[in-house]
Amino acid sequence: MTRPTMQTAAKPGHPPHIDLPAARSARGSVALPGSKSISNRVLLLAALAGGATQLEGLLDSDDTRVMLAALRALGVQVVDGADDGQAEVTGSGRFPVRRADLFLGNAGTAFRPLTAALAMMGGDYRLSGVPRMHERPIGDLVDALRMLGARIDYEGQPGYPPLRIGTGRLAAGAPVRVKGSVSSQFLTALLLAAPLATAATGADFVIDVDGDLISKPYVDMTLNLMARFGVAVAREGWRRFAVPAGAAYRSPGRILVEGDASSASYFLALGAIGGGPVRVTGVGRDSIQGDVAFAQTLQEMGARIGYGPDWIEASGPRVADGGRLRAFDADFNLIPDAAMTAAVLALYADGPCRLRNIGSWRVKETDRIHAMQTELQKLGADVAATADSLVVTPPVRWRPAAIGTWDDHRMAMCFSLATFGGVGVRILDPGCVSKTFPSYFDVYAGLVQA
Ligand SMILES: O=C(O)C1=C[C@@H](OP(=O)(O)O)[C@@H](O)[C@H](O)C1
Ligand SMILES: C=C(OP(=O)(O)O)C(=O)O
Repeated sequence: MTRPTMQTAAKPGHPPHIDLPAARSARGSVALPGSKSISNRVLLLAALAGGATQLEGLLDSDDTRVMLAALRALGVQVVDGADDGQAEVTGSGRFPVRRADLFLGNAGTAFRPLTAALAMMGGDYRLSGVPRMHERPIGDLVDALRMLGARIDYEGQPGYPPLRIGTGRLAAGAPVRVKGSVSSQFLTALLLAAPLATAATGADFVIDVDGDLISKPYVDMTLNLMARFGVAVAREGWRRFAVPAGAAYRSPGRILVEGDASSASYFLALGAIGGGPVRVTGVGRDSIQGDVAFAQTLQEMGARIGYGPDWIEASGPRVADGGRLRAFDADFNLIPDAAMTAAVLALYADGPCRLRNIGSWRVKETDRIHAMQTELQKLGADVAATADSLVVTPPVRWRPAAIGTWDDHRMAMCFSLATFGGVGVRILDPGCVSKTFPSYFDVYAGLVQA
């Protein structure tokens, strides 16, 4: 089992903390940065597709930078566009460079899919990340790839990065089985790399999911984007996925990356507790991101939500003036990232709130159940945790607090919402937001009034 990452020193070049004053209201509009999950998927898909793909609206953050650097190191031609978020990626179906040492930070969306793609392609590769990445499990994916005939060795602790990948003998045979109870990214990784498996074996590539699958909307996103690159996956519910022999990615020409729905959750939450309206643009009713469902969670808590094709807007009670959100007891398995936002909003509820089925929190950027419990308690909340749930009872008396962020961007972002309880909040190591949203605190400051 992994250990919680302790509070780390501030990121070099970033302040050790940021002091957020007590807030009373929030309103305004935010153009969202690109979706991390879509950006890293389309970068890889474009690199594996024949032809040039114009990508627009890409996220620029730690997670996408490590993906871009890895693709360049693998010989993929990437030309940055004149405007922010633009790139042209020219793929050839395979990576031209067959030997590389790749550093992938703490980006699950880079590490897991690249492991599958490189293991299926063969070569001589080393994949590593930050210390926490080496505590995040990858054994279920490695087991599945070994079943296919791939050669992967653990450099340190079995089941965890760093990995060494060699050239295996991929063979058609029984379906590859993968567990999906620890992370859906293992199934996503196999799916994204599937055309490489069919090219190596000449046969259909069939994946069976062994047991429960978490975070399902991310798999739907994977299938949706694969289809835009010309590969249709046949499926039997959530149990079996099949990619036909001969499947190959084709560039769709141009892809526009949606705004990040997980990042949207913080601003919609601000609208819900600070009067609002707060509008996010870049994501809307037709999004392929599961985290847009967080807007419904807000509605159930008593917020008013409006949607357009590419915007969402939230307004609600001013909790600083005594308004309250409705307490909730909900299963958050489908939206594990936005669920952290709900955990902090529980501070403003009219009773105890329960978040169920969030066991995956334990193996993300930090042990998020432990970190969330520790930091919510500092503000005066009573918090009970189990292996896969949290019960948050709002504070009777709020206490000013210095919030540890555990090198977890979402801890930093969601605790900025704790400023409506009448006390100021200090966020330690705010620079950790660079994983997905480097300018987060500037955008926050533009929406919130004291
Ligand atoms: O596939 C993806 O893009 C992601 C899947 C989720 O992870 P798990 O499947 O590990 O829950 C999510 O938490 C992560 O931020 C992004
Ligand atoms: C879990 C997350 O990231 P990763 O893609 O590294 O799994 C996250 O962004 O909340």
